[in-house]
Amino acid sequence: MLDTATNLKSLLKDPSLLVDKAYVAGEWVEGDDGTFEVTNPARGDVIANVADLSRAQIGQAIDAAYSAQKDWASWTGKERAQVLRKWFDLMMAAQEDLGIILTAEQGKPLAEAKGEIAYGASFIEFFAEEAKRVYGETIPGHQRDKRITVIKQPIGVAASITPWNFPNAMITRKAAPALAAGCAFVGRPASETPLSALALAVLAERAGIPKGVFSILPSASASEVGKEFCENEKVRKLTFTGSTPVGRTLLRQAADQVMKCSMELGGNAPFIVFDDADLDAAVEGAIMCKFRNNGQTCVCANRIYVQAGVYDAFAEKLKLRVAEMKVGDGLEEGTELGPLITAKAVEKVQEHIRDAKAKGGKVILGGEAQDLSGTFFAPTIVTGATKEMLFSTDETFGPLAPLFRFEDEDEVIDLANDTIFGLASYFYAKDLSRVYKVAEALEYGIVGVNTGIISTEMAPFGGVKQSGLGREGSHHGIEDYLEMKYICMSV
Ligand SMILES: NC(=O)C1=CN([C@@H]2O[C@H](COP(=O)(O)OP(=O)(O)OC[C@H]3O[C@@H](n4cnc5c(N)ncnc54)[C@H](OP(=O)(O)O)[C@@H]3O)[C@@H](O)[C@H]2O)C=CC1
Ligand SMILES: O=C(O)[C@H](O)CS(=O)(=O)O
Repeated sequence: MLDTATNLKSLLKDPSLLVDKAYVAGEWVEGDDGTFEVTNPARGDVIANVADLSRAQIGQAIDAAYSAQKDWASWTGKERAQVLRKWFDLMMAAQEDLGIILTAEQGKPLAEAKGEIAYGASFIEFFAEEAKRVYGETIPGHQRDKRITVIKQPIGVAASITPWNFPNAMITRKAAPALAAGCAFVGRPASETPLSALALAVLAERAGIPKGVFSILPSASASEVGKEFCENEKVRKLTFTGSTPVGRTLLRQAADQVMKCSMELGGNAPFIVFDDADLDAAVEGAIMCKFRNNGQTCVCANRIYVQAGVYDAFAEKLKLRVAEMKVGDGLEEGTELGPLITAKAVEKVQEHIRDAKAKGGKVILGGEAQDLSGTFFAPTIVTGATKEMLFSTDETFGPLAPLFRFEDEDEVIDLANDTIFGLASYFYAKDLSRVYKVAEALEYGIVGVNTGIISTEMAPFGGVKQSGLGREGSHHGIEDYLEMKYICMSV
């Protein structure tokens, strides 16, 4: 049973990974604004009281980053790669402990948390390699006495704001390319989940990342940190993962400095099952896509469209499989679905279910908060879903699977694209011409074909429309932390 920080430390092989101070310019410091509580969503117990940094302390971290970045950028890509590789090795060696800390503060089952640690570490491994491959180019002169070369240089200080649903991977997906490029990085983790970020800082220090180059800045007040990041002229890059409304706020604030921004925002993923799909595979894909992190990911299926001819069979198969899923404390063996992050998250799922029922939807499984301590909710399936219902336009961010019936390709493509979002989409089909037509017609940054899981460091993750700006992961991911310069020389 996990109820206190002492108890949490007792679960760790390396208790020094559990830190409640902030990591500012290479030093572990208290917060000038006191502390804020971190709770275990499975029980509601306070597991830590973490340093609450003031805006002045955020500014000190930025000053240190600005000073340290110049020297860090002078290292060769290979030298930076070696430090990043060490950080990767330390993370993987501590995978169990980092997973326990993550489950304790976020709630996801330990197996899934350990999976996130490997996923987060994969970005560090990948960009350690990319650090050695930041290439320029030469361009034929436009006049006989002119020579043109193009070089790429680190943008400078990168500031990061990240959400609670992937407390490790959302930070490394930003910090890895930033550090590989020669930038300095100041990261503000979500107030619900700072412990995973601080554990990353412990390992970054051990890996030899120089003081000031990497700081983790916990705080209770998100908006004040956002304003400092956007208004401080020493910050040249803002990278944010979170909801679209907050992304809009940050873009407005960053506009005053014309600051380069990367935005990984909200989604509303369609998951389409055609009548030529392998139904069993589609059911397994829907479960992984819908219930990963208990539905609390921006790429989770939010709308499940099933072609009329296979609708009833798919609904029955899905119901039988979901009914077997075990809800419980993420630290308990066999748990597949942990708690939601807060009571507010539970209320949103309940609101979407009430709305659907009021508009003719039918709950064929679940529908109630689970009778356990903490913020648990039973995995739920609603049939008879229609575009008039809230989940058609609003991201549920919970274990609710609404099933929509459709007749043909053109109809479902129009339905799938009828949203302001454009992050991830999925469909199951076998016919090759259908696969090409539908994949090209879906207005999303990511299309999963006959798979419900698309997350990898190898691919350029990101959205179109109001799901974001820029890409994270793949060799494209480092470009967001580089400035391109050309040198025109008269010879
Ligand atoms: N595209 C993607 O990759 C992802 C998108 N999301 C989206 O985010 C939402 C769920 O995550 P959630 O954490 O609730 O999203 P929020 O946007 O509310 O919070 C994200 C982060 O932003 C901080 N924040 C909130 N308001 C401000 C502000 N005014 N200025 C600066 N920072 C601020 C939060 O701090 P604090 O928590 O302390 O308030 C948190 O660290 C969903 O809509 C989901 O789709 C989530 C993850 C990934
Ligand atoms: O925060 C999220 O939802 C992640 O971006 C989804 S993923 O990267 O794990 O696919």
